[in-house]
Amino acid sequence: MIYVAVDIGASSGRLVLGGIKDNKLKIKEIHRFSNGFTVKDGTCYWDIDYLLNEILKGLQVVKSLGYDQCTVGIDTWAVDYVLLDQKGKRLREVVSYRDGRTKQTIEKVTKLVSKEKIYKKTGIQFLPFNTIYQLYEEDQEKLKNTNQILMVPDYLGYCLTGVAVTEVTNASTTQLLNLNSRTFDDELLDLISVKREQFARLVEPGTELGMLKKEWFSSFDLPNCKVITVATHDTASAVIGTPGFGENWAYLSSGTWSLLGIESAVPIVNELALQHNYTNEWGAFQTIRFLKNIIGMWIIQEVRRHLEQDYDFAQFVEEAKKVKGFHQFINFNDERFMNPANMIDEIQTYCKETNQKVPETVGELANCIYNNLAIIYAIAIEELEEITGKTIDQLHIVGGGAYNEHLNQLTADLSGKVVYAGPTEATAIGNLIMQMIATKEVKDLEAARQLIRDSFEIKKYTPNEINRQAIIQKFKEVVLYDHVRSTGSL
Ligand SMILES: Nc1ncnc2c1ncn2[C@@H]1O[C@H](COP(=O)(O)OP(=O)(O)O)[C@@H](O)[C@H]1O
Ligand SMILES: C[C@H](O)[C@H](O)[C@@H](O)C(=O)COP(=O)(O)O
Ligand SMILES: [Mg+2]
Repeated sequence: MIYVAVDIGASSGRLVLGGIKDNKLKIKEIHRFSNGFTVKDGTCYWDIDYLLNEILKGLQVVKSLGYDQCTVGIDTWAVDYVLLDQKGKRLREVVSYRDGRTKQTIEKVTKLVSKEKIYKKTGIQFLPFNTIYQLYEEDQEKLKNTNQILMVPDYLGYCLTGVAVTEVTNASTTQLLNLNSRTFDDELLDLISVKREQFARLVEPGTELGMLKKEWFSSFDLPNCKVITVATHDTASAVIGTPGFGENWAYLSSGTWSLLGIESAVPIVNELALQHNYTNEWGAFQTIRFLKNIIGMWIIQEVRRHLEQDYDFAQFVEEAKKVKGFHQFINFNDERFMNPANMIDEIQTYCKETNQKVPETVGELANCIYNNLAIIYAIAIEELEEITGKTIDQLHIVGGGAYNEHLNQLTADLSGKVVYAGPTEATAIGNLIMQMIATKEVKDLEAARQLIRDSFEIKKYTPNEINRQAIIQKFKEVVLYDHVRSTGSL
């Protein structure tokens, strides 16, 4: 059987062919395309029709390679959704989570239901763009006329098959699922004037969705595709594709976002987890992805966008390596870096406001970004160990960020943890693995992770002895100074 993973992240999408040969998982990227949001009349939108067209172009490549049959699974970024009318037509274009419409919404909603109560119900981190807040700000007329709210990957699956479902890993990012009842929370749905029936039935990853309706896409020469609903939140697929071993491993899914956490058998919902804004996103096989969102490679992507000269990511790393030492301490998780007009200006302004050396050259900017991401990762691991009482003994960096050997080593040095880097396409691999487990070609997650270890190069980085606590302490002092400066209080 040939399997096709469709993995669409915030900056790029790809179709990856997969199959098992000589007891190894073989993959081949057969189509890659860029992704990103555009601003129209002040709102940030995804181009969902473009993404569907790219999926069809990729599936046409599958056919052109001689495969008439395949299974396909779709995973994408989280929280964003599509509103459909009674005829299954979109009521509006798809708003990106980078849009500023929900900047103040957590404050509005938690005046109606406390943060503590929402966290106790859902265990989900408070991010301004969670679906609950987007729907709270949604055009109420459109919401009233909405027959179906579909999460982005479920919508793409619906476009291919006509079957609508709500897959649980991505549904958990809405902050509308109740951890105890394992379904939508009625009180939270009422809060945003949404009826339960406006969401399609919840399904677990590995559910067969249906056959791709080739007749709907007659201008494409497509294979016969059975669509399987995988772990449709890309991070959930990335975790499946992370070859951790033993009891105390953590993952860092490093792409546009950096998602750092552990795979837990049970939710971890307590005061400390809330204080550190850790989340309990649902994973495959009824696991919990106990993780934290960290701003990630978005920062360097945006710096790249504002440079006159075009740099590829490997060049940023080479330039960063020429600049030795730690010259700026920046909390890139500050909401000011969520979607500034110009990331370079924002970084330089932050440094001026905190009386720090202003990075000017590409190397200085890249050094500043990678250094501070590594510090933030190290602090997130400290928090994780404090909350769970575990001692993390290995950090697995997967995704495009795993290509960055300089940041991999920095992360090992600052966290004091052994870092394993790869596979860079862990998300697509996790997508493929879910399909293979659904078709029983792979026994289970443990067997899958062994297969991944046997099939892909994983690079190991051992921590160098540096004064990591002094560097982290300096970071915390600057962040505290900035907090007091900008809020006037501790
Ligand atoms: N050769 C490379 N060297 C260093 N970093 C890289 C390289 N290739 C990709 N990256 C990093 O990987 C990121 C993209 O990771 P990816 O997982 O594809 O993102 P997403 O899934 O969010 O679109 C880029 O923003 C870049 O920072
Ligand atoms: C907005 C969400 O937090 C985001 O989608 C995150 O969960 C995620 O999955 C990011 O994936 P990328 O591949 O875009 O980094
Ligand atoms: Mg990704």
